[in-house]
Amino acid sequence: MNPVQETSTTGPARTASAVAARAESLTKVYGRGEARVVALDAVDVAFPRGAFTAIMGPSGSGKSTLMHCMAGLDAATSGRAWIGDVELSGLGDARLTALRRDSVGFVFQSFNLLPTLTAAENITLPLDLAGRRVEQEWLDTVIDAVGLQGRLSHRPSELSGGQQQRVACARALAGRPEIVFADEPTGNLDSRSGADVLRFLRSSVREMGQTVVMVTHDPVAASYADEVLFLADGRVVDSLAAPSADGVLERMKALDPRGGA
Ligand SMILES: Nc1ncnc2c1ncn2[C@@H]1O[C@H](COP(=O)(O)OP(=O)(O)OP(=O)(O)O)[C@@H](O)[C@H]1O
Repeated sequence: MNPVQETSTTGPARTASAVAARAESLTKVYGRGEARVVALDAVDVAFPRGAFTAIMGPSGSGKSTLMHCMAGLDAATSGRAWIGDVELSGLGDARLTALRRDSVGFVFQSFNLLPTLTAAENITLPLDLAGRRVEQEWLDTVIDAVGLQGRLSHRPSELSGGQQQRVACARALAGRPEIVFADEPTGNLDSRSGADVLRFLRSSVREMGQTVVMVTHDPVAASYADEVLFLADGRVVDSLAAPSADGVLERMKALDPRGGA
C-alpha cells in the first residue's frame, strides 16, 4: 500500500464523509500586470459523495480551471482544496501524483486510450501501472454496466467513438476512485453515443455509489446530473437541482445572453 492510501479516504479505511471533494476560497490567477486573469475568484464548492454534478458556464468562466485545480492537475494560487479528507495543497509532487492515481478517475473529451492496447488492457492500465490488484468482481460490474462485454479484446481503432469513451469511463472507475472528473465527455460524440456515456455515468452514481463531476457545454448532457453549478467570471453564481435541459438552457441564457457557452 502506498503512503497516500494509508492517510487518504480511499480503500477500506474510507470515512463516511458526505463530501467527495471540496474547495474553500479557491483562487487561480494567470499572468501579471495587463495580462493578469483571475480564472477562479475565491470559489467555495463541495461535491457530495454519491452525486452527479455538472459544471456549466460561458466560455472562459473557469470550468476547466476549477476542475484541474480540484483534481490536483494544476496548483491554485490561493485557497484550499480537498479530495476526501486529503488537502491537496499540503502534498508534495509524489504524494499528489499518488493521490491522483489512486483516488481520482479522469474522462477526457478525446478518450485518451492507448492504441496498441485492447479495451481490457486500457481499462486496467492505471491499476497495472500502480501495481494495484484488480478487484475482479467490481471490474465485471463496471464492464457489464458500460456494455463492453463483447468488445474487450478490440483495440481502440476497432471501436466506435462512443465505445471508446465507454472504455475510458470504465478505466476511470476501475480503481473505485473517490471521485471521477469528466471534461466534456460527450463533446466528440453524436447524440446517441453521448446518451450512452451519460446514462453510464449516471448509473455509476445511482447504482454503484460513485461520485462524478462533469464539465459540459451541453444542456442535455447537464440534465443527466443531480445538480448543475453555473460559473461566471470565476465564481459559482447559480445552481439547479434535478435539472431539465430547458431549465439549464434558460439559466445559461441569463448568464450569457450572446449564447456563447
Ligand atoms: N494557462 C493559462 N494562461 C493564461 N490564462 C489562462 C490559462 N488557462 C486559462 N486561462 C484563462 O482563465 C480563464 C478561465 O479559463 P478556463 O479554461 O478555465 O475556462 P472554461 O470555462 O473552461 O472555458 P471553455 O468553456 O472555453 O473551455 C479564461 O479567461 C482563460 O483565458
